[in-house]
Amino acid sequence: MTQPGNLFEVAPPKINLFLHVTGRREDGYHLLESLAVFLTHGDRVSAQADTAVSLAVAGPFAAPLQGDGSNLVTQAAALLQSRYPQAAGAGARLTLKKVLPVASGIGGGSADAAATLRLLNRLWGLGLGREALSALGEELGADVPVCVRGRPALMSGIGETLIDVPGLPEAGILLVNPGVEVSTPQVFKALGPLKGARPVPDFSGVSFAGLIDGLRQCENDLQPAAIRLCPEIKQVLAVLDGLEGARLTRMSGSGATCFALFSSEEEARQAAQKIASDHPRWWGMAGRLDTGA
Ligand SMILES: C[C@@](CO)(OP(=O)(O)O)[C@H](O)COP(=O)(O)OP(=O)(O)OC[C@H]1O[C@@H](n2ccc(N)nc2=O)[C@H](O)[C@@H]1O
Ligand SMILES: Nc1ncnc2c1ncn2[C@@H]1O[C@H](COP(=O)(O)OP(=O)(O)O)[C@@H](O)[C@H]1O
Repeated sequence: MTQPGNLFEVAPPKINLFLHVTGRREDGYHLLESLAVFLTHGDRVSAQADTAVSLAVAGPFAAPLQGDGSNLVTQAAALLQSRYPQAAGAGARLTLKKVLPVASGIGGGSADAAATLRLLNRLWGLGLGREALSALGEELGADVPVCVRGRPALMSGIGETLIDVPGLPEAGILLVNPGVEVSTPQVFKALGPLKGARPVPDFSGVSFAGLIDGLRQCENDLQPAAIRLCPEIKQVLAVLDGLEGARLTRMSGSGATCFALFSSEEEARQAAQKIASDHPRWWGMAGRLDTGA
């Protein structure tokens, strides 16, 4: 039986397989259309009941977050306590194992916030469903709702409107980041004229070949602006394009992490080994697409 001290949630990276910027709201937020998917592994948030909320950050990317009182994990805990003061426990001793690079277009912070909402919902026995947690997540960031659900979804609005995309095929994914943080607001600021809404294929139930063909009809509108701010992205994309078995390469979110899609996890892992030996300063992670099945 799981003891309360052992409670944890995985916070997998979010990958935007395409991202179209379709408009701009009056408050400056941009309207998007994006297919978001997840890997099966990533950061990890664990919790033990305690008399106050505390957070310890460990792992290879803990350093950029040390001493930062505004960690999205503690923000998520504070939000739950403020909304459910009677039901929420007095506190929790939280641990974040940070393996995903920070400010890198794969929503690591959003994934951590989402994992914390799911985790404390269990630890404190709040009994909230995914929709309620997702609505709370909106208050923490545009990407948090999709991370709360953690399964393939077509995102629209600024990320709050989510439609499940069931039946995606098995696929291997390699993520590569050149080790440069890219600020999401800066990328949106650097966008040129908006391309607007475009027809998007139906990805439900497609084969792997169908997924690749469909994605080729789409793009990441943030990629040119991110490359202007971080030219290393272009080099990463060129290297990914040259990998054996890479069927589609693109930047995720606002960058700088780029991905390559493979027909199997094994091919993605072999490609990751090549990147690790050719570009030891780059960060890489290989895995398989979580189809949500
Ligand atoms: C671009 C995306 C695509 O999935 O991913 P990342 O690159 O962050 O992974 C997301 O929309 C990022 O979501 P998130 O990182 O939660 O953004 P927020 O914290 O809510 O917003 C940070 C800032 O980015 C800009 N922003 C964000 C989202 C959006 N739809 N339009 C925007 O213009 C705004 O300037 C906002 O103040
Ligand atoms: N747990 C966290 N993990 C990552 N970033 C965090 C976290 N908490 C707060 N942040 C802040 O959120 C910002 C966005 O981080 P992140 O979610 O990693 O970006 P992106 O969505 O571009 O991958 C960072 O600048 C960082 O300072």
